[in-house]
Amino acid sequence: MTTVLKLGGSVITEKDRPETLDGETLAALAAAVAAADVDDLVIVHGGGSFGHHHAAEHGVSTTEGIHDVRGVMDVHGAMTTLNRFVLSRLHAEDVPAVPVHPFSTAKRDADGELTLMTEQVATMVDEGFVPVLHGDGVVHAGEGVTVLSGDELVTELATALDADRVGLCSTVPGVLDDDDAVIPHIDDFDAVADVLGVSDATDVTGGMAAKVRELLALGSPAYVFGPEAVAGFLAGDDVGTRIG
Ligand SMILES: Nc1ncnc2c1ncn2[C@@H]1O[C@H](COP(=O)(O)OP(=O)(O)OP(=O)(O)O)[C@@H](O)[C@H]1O
Ligand SMILES: C=C(C)CCOP(=O)(O)O
Repeated sequence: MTTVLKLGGSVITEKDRPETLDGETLAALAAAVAAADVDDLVIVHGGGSFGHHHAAEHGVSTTEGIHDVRGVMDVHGAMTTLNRFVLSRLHAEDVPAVPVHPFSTAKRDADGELTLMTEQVATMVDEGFVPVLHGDGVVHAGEGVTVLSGDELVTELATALDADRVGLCSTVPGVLDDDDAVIPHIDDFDAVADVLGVSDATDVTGGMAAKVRELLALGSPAYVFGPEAVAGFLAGDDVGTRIG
């Protein structure tokens, strides 16, 4: 049984303060992962105040690229720094986490179509490791480098690894309706499009609307939930909002 879990950047960082970790929440999430009885786990984390801040500063998005290597390294460097923090908190809980940097293992063609190497991720899992990928820059034909979101990585990995469970842990307890109540199930984008917004913080990859769109395209159910529900998700419970 393969599980893909994304730790939202807005959960593990202070999203409105550049390059600031939310160490307490990250440590709690690492403890929940360590305590879970999950065979095959792949973790992806988002950018939060590490990636999005630099991406916005350099004017790079998922479709608008840059060739300036300093900008590329600002975005990629901030994300590898955040990845180090995530790995070290997981190691502190004895989770056998290993890094995978998508900048070196992915590309987009001129139509924006993503190709991501996943065979090494599958082998890491087979050998008992927990690969930890992250939102990153990605080389993009005709654009230089664009942004690759953790949400897009989640859907690519879930498909390639034939994942049984997919979860996105964000700051919210699920996708919320107009009255801020959790919507238990979404299977149609248009039915909820009016309540889906962008992120409250600096975010170049589209906030909740982009997440729901990505997850609906997956073809198998996925969950959006808050940090308090990670243990329940890993235990196989129906948590937050089920999408698809
Ligand atoms: N209908 C909605 N329900 C829930 N959250 C919503 C809704 N509309 C907009 N949002 C916003 O979407 C945010 C989640 O998206 P965001 O991209 O910030 O999350 P993340 O994946 O945790 O972070 P990152 O993109 O840095 O990895 C919420 O914090 C909230 O501000
Ligand atoms: C901004 C960068 C580099 C990563 C974006 O990943 P996300 O936070 O999962 O959308």
